[in-house]
Amino acid sequence: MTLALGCIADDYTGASDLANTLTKAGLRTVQTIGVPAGDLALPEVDAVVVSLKSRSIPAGEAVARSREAASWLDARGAGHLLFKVCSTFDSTDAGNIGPVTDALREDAGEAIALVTPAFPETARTVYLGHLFVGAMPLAESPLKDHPLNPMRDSNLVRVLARQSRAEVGLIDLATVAQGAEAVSARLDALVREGKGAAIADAVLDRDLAVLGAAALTRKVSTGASGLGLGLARALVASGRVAPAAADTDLGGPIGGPAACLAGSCSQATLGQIARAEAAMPVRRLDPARLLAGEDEAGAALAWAAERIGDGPVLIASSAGPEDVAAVQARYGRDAAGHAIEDAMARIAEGLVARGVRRLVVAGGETSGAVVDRLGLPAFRVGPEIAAGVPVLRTTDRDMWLALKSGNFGGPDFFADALRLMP
Ligand SMILES: Nc1ncnc2c1ncn2[C@@H]1O[C@H](COP(=O)(O)OP(=O)(O)O)[C@@H](O)[C@H]1O
Ligand SMILES: O=C(O)[C@@H](O)C(=O)COP(=O)(O)O
Repeated sequence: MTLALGCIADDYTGASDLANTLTKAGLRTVQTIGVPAGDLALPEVDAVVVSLKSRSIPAGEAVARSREAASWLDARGAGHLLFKVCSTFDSTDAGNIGPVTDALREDAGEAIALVTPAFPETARTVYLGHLFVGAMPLAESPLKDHPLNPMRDSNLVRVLARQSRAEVGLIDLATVAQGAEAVSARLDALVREGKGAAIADAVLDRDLAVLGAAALTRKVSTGASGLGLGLARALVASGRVAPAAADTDLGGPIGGPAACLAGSCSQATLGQIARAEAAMPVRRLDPARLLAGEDEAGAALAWAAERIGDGPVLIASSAGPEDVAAVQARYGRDAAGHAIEDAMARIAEGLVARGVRRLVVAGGETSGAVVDRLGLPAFRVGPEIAAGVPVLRTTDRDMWLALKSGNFGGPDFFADALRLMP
């Protein structure tokens, strides 16, 4: 098997977002969890998305895991490597977007990598290097209060430069408007200026097609699903991939109990939880009790066990910025995050032990903790619930999952998801 596109995603929700985008664009795509075994038998596919949980770990570890994934993809002949990062550029000054991009680019022998988190379908646009979330600059959007990586600078040239060894340049919208050759020429000029990465502007899907075509002339790029879309379109346009219809036969209904877990504290998820209260029983975890060593997970599981026979339930740790800040001030940001993720993973494991085979998880790190605990190796990509969120079917057992990026989905996301998971 020779892959047209190899992808390394820095979290699991981001990976399913990308797998969804590539599938919709006509690429036969599989999402693996972690770096697969060397001898993993794959169906005939155009793209593999290797999901890592590397967004919020020390930069050295993120680089090592990404390199391991890159070697696996290279060994399968991947024509181009896309490092999938968040469309809101979630990272800190310590990394990991810069260090991983530097490492993958250097390993591939490339002088420069094109970088863009633009994803217009979900209202992420980049203009003169500044990232907008809807109508708001990144640093004024709810992402300024993210529990793990608060984004307080909208200028991505600056953000990336602070975490990269490479100098960072800009490919502005005026250049993108002139087409792929102009973008390639700009990349060459930036290399001559000593730059090793270039933030690229993009406002519309047509800009992504231009960036995808330019990125494809080099071996490595970094971006969100928007760049994935651009690369997929360029692969199809160049004849390297014959577009395939999405695989609609993922297996029959599974039925049985269903549950939702939310660990995201994004504004979108907080609204979706409030809406779900009208549709299903909702249990809110008390992070302070959990962090004080009380068995909140066990109590939530006992609560769920009494109800899952009657319909779906939702268990959430999610809280607004002030409550999150109070918990973090007392227990530390990473310790609080990990303890809550671990509780969510234990709850998921308990729910599955009680027969749940339809599981919706909100939050990238939360999804990573849950999927790792359940030991799921890979997913096939099903229909789209909302922009950036597909239904997933596990490859090794009968189970439906939806892994939702905190920020994605409409107001009734949980009910919308369960409708597509029969
Ligand atoms: N009430 C809370 N207080 C503090 N941290 C929390 C709370 N609820 C969840 N968290 C943590 O916040 C982080 C949310 O990240 P994530 O799951 O990736 O969501 P998103 O997709 O919105 O980024 C996780 O580490 C989670 O454990
Ligand atoms: O690109 C995106 O916005 C998503 O695919 C993504 O990476 C989501 O991350 P979380 O919000 O942490 O789930």
